[in-house]
Amino acid sequence: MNGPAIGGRQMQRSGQQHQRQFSSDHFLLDAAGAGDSKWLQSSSSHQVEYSRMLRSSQRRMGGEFLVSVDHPATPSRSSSQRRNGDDVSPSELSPGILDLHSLDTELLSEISVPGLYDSSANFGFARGRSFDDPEPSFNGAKQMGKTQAVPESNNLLNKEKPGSVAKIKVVVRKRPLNKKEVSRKEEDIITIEPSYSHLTVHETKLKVDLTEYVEKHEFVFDAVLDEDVSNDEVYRETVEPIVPAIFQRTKATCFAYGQTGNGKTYTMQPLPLKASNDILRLMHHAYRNQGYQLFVSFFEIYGGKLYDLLSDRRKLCMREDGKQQVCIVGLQEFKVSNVDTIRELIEIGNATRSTGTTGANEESSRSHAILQLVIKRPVDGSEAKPARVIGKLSFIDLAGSERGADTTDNDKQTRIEGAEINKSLLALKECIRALDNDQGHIPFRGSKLTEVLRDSFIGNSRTVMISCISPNSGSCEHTLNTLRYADRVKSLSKGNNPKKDISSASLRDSTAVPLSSSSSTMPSPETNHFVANGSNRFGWPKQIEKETSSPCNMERVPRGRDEVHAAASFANYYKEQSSGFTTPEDYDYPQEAFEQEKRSWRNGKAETYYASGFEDKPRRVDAPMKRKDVPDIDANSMRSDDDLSALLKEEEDLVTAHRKQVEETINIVREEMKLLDEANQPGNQLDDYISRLNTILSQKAAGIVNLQAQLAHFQRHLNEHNVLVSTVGP
Ligand SMILES: Nc1ncnc2c1ncn2[C@@H]1O[C@H](COP(=O)(O)OP(=O)(O)OP(=O)(O)O)[C@@H](O)[C@H]1O
Repeated sequence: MNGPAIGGRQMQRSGQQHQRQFSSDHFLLDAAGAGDSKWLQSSSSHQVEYSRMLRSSQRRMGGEFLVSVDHPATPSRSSSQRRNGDDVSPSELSPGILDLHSLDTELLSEISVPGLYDSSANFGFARGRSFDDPEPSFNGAKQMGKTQAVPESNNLLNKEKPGSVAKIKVVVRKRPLNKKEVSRKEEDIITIEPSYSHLTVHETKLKVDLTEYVEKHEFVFDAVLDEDVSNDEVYRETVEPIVPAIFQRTKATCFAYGQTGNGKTYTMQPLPLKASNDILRLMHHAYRNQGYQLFVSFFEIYGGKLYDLLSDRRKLCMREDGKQQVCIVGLQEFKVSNVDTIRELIEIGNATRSTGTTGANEESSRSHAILQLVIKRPVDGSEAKPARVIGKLSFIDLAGSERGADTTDNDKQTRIEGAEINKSLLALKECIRALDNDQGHIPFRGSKLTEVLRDSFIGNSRTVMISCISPNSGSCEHTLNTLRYADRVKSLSKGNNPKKDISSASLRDSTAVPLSSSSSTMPSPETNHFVANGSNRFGWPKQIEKETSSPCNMERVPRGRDEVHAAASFANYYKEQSSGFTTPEDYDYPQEAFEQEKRSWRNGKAETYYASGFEDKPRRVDAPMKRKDVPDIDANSMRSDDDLSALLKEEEDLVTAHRKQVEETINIVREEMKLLDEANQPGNQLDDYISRLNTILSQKAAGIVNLQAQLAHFQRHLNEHNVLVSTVGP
């Protein structure tokens, strides 16, 4: 049975032809090791042997692009059928290209997790060795001449209790200037104070009189990572702290956000592998006898549709069960027990992903790629029954965001992609915002991306957002947009949730500094929060003034009507479903925890309902919803219609106010432009212009004198009238 091609697809767009291929040295296959791995059942019970897939990949490496992958439980679809649009129309299907270019060598290098786990050698794991292999455990400690009573995986557990990790963490990563930017002599306009998680954008602006000045925009995030920070450090700062949490019924999500070409893929690609390494360590040491299993799946959302990246981009369909649990029907999940297998799967998925060319990135990801690591435990230790989900870690490499204005050189397809991407990014922001405000209604239905991620965001969840920015002056506006997006997410995370970390309030300040007088605008000692540290490229000491601003003191981004509707409709749906009741037996949940949760229901905590979302009980996803399946919803987690109306009203008012402000600004700018235009008319010297203005002014002054005379005249008449009235009588 011939399956479709995994890779080697071509893209033709606006006459551009683009193709990337696997390079054999990027694709390390271990046929012997492959036998260790099992291709396990997915939600729709596809049974496929992983070793067959690897054989297919090997054939492709040998130069064949069309390969066979057997799908015994799947209808046969040849590659030609797919090309003919048998299951996906050509317009829906991006002719994706092999994308190993950006699979940087970090993926292929020896996996080491410094810090909490010094290296794989510490546990005596050789590459390619299964974690199930006997004996390797603590040889490393001996090798290092240390005696370790507690495995490092336990140290990790002790160090990073799930509750100690902020619910939302926002990290910014700046990439270095690329060759093109250097050749254009573009300036690096971002200065970073890593120890203060502080970042400044120096935006050069022009005044009306064409003099230059620099406006400083300052931001503080949970962490800011400079261009020389390695991917290992990025992992340590972002994902490593949340790994233990996924053994504690947490669903965690890490995603990269930013303009196209800013390093999202570069940042995201190594993370799942590093995380898998840590997860497997914990599974095989701290949780050795718990029977946990690790599963990997990898899919993409392109044009609002889902495609399995580990199953030849087969089209998937998303369903929800009665508990609003997301189920992706047909998604292949691999049971994995060693890092090399995961590496291979990631490479296959990356190679299959839809990419294209944008103005800013020749190899731009045009889809959202979602890689999920799921920890499960078999029910009653039986492999026959579907295993239960313990925790999940999702990695999302978002498609690049682009402004419509930047896509003028692209074709219609790219612009449609861009619109779809922007819509989902906006929806994602709205969901994070709503979640972090502990709002009862979350507008998940705003996009396919947020629908799919619904169960990763609710309940006991952790979210890490990595905002990727470029340093060049030409991208200043984009950079500010990205940082404002991140700032908004961060500021909201300081909302009314007492668990949130309040130590690093988000700051933002814009300071205009004329280029010519930069030295005179040094902050006063009282306002200095940082010690001077050299000077930056603008010749100023790297001394930064900052002003604390309330998290609320930030720009409100007007929201579209669609999202308001989405929020409302989800709230209604939510309400409709809220009459059911759940019992502890419905969940794989300790009684003690259930009782604790029950107490918090009474205390009015919205989290109660969500905590139940961890169950992955076997059920027909399309079966009619039973009342028993419907989760109980805390009254406080559900907003009344009045609350909702008030919220909508507030949003509308904000939008109106914002629009008014924008209109006013536009009018002022128009006026200034008009004046400038007049001044620039041929033959209109500035002196003439000023003298004309003076004439107008003197005419106005004469007019005022005239008005004053008329006023005096009227006053006289009034006095005469009053005299007459007092003499003659009324
Ligand atoms: N921190 C970094 N250090 C070195 N090179 C980087 C860094 N970040 C990105 N790059 C390089 O910049 C280029 C673009 O990066 P990447 O493809 O990751 O961008 P992207 O944000 O994923 O773009 P898109 O959204 O269009 O997919 C790549 O060649 C990548 O290797």
